[in-house]
Amino acid sequence: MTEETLLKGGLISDAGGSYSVGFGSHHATEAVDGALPIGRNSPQKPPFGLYAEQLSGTAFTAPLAHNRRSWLYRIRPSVLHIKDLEPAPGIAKELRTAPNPEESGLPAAQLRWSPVDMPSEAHDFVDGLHTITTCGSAAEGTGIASHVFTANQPMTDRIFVNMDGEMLLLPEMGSIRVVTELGVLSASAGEVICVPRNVKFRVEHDGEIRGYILENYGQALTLPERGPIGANSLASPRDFLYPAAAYEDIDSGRTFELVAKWSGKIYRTELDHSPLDVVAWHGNLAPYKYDLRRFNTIGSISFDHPDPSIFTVLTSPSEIPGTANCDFVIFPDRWLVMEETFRPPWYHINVMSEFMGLVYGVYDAKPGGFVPGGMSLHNAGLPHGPDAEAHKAATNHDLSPQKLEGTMAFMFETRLVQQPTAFSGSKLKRDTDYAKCWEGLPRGLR
Ligand SMILES: O=C(O)Cc1cc(O)ccc1O
Ligand SMILES: [Fe+2]
Repeated sequence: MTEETLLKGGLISDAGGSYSVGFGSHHATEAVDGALPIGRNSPQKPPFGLYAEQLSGTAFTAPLAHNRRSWLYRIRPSVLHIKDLEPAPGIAKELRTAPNPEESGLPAAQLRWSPVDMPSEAHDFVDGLHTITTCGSAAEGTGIASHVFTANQPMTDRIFVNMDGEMLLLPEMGSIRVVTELGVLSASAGEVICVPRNVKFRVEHDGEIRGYILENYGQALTLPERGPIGANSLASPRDFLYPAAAYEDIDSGRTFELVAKWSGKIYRTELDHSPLDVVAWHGNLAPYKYDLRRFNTIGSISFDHPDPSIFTVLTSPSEIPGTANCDFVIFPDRWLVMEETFRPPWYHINVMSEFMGLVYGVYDAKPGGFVPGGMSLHNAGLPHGPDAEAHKAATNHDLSPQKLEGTMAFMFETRLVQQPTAFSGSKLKRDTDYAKCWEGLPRGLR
């Protein structure tokens, strides 16, 4: 009988760059020859005395098309890693989870902020988690949080696990190496890494890093339906990369700190071994990476500006058809060729709320003031659109084909109102003149 193709991994210290492809596919990988059981999930004696552990991403009975789970074969089961969790409110002081009772003190207005300053004291990825907005409720499995991460030192003996939601990491400054239980993934600006809920990981890097995070408490991110677009375009399943199994067999002489976020609170425990001990795994629930420049952007080849939903990379559906818990949308390089058209985004008042960031380049609707690392929030019902400068350029442009190049803005769009945190209300530098960007718009009917 022919067996599946096994991706060969190894020790974490040597790992990186070995991936298998296919969004939501059933991947199979082992770091030691023969570690992955064949033909069954839970043999009486798994190879090498490893423990079989199922990691579920959906209810057991979720429809097959949505069902996600993987089988992990590890040195110790997670009951020996996630234990004696003590409250640790001093860790990750700017991290918040929905529902967050804080008052931001901010006006009901279009909001725009400068990038988060790199704190000068030594801090790692966990210390440097800054929450900008939250919505919904992690405990109820709805909504999201938007965060910014900064770090100037890698996590070494610290491991983080988020039991409240999956985390989509968008590096903006520097390169990150995300060492997870299921393997190692690397990314820099223009790429994203998704770490599923309940997967332990640490973030390594050289020098300073900064980036954005979508934390999703709802249904796991998936590819959007394409409707009349057909079988192709947008993000292609084959461009999603899943890591080879990689493990650490560290058992003495070192103390590891496991930091867990569970139901909005931070806990910690100490371990005398590394919990990143998965030697083999198979299944369709695992961390993955995607290069946003692989996105096949489509647009209008006739007239008018289409809805930005055609730029959806991944979506977390809600129970309301077509109304996402969160869409992850990008604005990458693209041609604008529409005839007799105001080409930038139109002015609009939306029922959904829009958190935006800029990984690099210039965003066409806001050529001034919206800088890489910065953020804007156009909450539900708050009108917005191109600033006066963009309006003037777009209404006078000769409408020859125009290429937007070297740009990568993104949006976390959710059906829920996003609540800014106290941090974004008082500690983050806000552009208090933001609304002035529209003041120069000339009035009509003259
Ligand atoms: O507000 C924004 O800049 C994001 C956006 C872009 C677009 O092309 C259409 C609608 C929209 O909300
Ligand atoms: Fe918008």
